[in-house]
Amino acid sequence: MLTLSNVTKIFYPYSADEKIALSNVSLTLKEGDFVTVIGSNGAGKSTLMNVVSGVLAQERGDVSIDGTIVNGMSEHERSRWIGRVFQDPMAGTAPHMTIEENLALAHLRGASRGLRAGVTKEKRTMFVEQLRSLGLGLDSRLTARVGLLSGGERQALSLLMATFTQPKVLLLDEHTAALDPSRAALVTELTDKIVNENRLTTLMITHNMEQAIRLGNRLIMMDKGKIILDIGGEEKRALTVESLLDRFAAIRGEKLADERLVLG
Ligand SMILES: Nc1ncnc2c1ncn2[C@@H]1O[C@H](COP(=O)(O)OP(=O)(O)OP(=O)(O)O)[C@@H](O)[C@H]1O
Repeated sequence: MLTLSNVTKIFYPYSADEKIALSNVSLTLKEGDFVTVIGSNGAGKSTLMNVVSGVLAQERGDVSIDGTIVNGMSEHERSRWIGRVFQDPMAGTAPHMTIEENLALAHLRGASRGLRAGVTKEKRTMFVEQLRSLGLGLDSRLTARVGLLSGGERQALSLLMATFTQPKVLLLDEHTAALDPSRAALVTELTDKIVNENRLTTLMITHNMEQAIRLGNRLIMMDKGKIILDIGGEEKRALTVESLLDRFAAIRGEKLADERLVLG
């Protein structure tokens, strides 16, 4: 479970450049909630993830994971509970290390101190099994350097590395945006499968409105540092891109010239 209570994040406070990136945001994700996050450029989506993961410290409010307030914890300390996949396929993996070495490192997350990232026979068997579930043939390339993989393969591997220790919270930051359409579709399907099979509590930022509507059990829309829409259940299943745009326009009190305003 993830809870944000009255979280405010201000860049350059008390200066002429002051920017309120998150304004008194409250949000609770129940265990297994899969929440897609949309909103125009600068709405505060990445800041929300950075505050949850500990990359940024908020000025006010609390972030808690499974009831523990994590405000004072570093990004590193939180990483045992949080899995994250970034837009850049280069960001989540170590290119000069092999697939199995990357997996061994990821496997350490959440483990007790003192354990080593070596690849034992037992671990290798587990890695092969996990890689096979991706259906990309990576299970027969354990000793290949990750830098040689395609962007889609690296994102699939990043996703596996972020999730196979069963994080309490999974953060997906436009993780399919840099891929070509067919690879993006593949990683999207893998995401859906992994998140649902493991009932992972997930926040996923996307600029693709159809993806935001189709995936997950809940959708939030952000604008100017606030959550302006929070739709779940039956209401979400009935959503269309048009109805979502209409609701955005109604809240903002303006007619949208085209959906790029929301899509960025
Ligand atoms: N490190 C920073 N320093 C100063 N201002 C920042 C910083 N990071 C974000 N901001 C500002 O905070 C606001 C929210 O930015 P954020 O990146 O969270 O938006 P976003 O919704 O993720 O946008 P996008 O869809 O363009 O990625 C923006 O006005 C942005 O310029």
